Amino acid sequence: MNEPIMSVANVGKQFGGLIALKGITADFKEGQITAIIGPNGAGKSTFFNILSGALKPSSGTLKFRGADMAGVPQHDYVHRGIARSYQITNIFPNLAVLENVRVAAQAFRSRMNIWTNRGVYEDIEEKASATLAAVGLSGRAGTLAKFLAHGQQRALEIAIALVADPALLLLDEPTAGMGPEETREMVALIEKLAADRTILLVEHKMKMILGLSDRVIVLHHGELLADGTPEEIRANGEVRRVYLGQNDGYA
Ligand SMILES: Nc1ncnc2c1ncn2[C@@H]1O[C@H](COP(=O)(O)OP(=O)(O)OP(=O)(O)O)[C@@H](O)[C@H]1O
Repeated sequence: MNEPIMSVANVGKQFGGLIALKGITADFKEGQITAIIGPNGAGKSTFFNILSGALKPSSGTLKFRGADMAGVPQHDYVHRGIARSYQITNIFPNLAVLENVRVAAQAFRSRMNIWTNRGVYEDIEEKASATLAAVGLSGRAGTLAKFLAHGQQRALEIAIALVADPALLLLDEPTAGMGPEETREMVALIEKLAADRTILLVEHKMKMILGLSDRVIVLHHGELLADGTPEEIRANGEVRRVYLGQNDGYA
């Protein structure tokens, strides 16, 4: 359980003259919830995009289950077991909730196998229903996605990522724009999903992160400022200094 599922070594990213990430080295342990946090502009999104294959690093290496990902195109990440959710809504608003998941399941399956038959379609239906149940949306299966509450839309996006049965699920600010109640529900969902897979998330809400995560990585000015358990991060004076004055409930 404690082998790294993903590891980065000396990862850097430059955008023209701007250094967004500098020499990040970290291992992500199988079965853990790891949060990436840091103040605005710290490099969180850049790091997340590198981990999910959306960006290639300018330097350093990214390995998934020991395999170097340098030459792997992003669309192959999902077939290797890495799926991500998006901060920007990725759902079809005028399709029913179940249809959204079914389309995603079908797209995933048809890329895996061009030969489709009735049995496969039944599998897809079952997969879509089971995935919806996993995120607690079975009761809204027939509702058009646009009529879901914000928190339920975010859960639907996670369902879309889950149809690939990823071993590693990357969540981009899963509680963005949520109030306390929706945040609590999303935290409960993440904890439930973490029973079967490794989760890595980017977040802003420090207090929530310290309660949810097994491990926290703090970025600051593109560098790794701290990497440890929530207790270690809470006790870290440098992290406190960086967050001082930010009214996000760090306590
Ligand atoms: N595509 C890009 N082109 C040029 N500069 C970029 C690009 N993406 C990010 N940057 C810069 O890289 C730095 C890190 O940005 P990044 O978005 O990774 O930080 P962040 O920690 O996610 O910030 P936020 O919390 O505000 O989303 C910033 O200075 C940003 O302006």
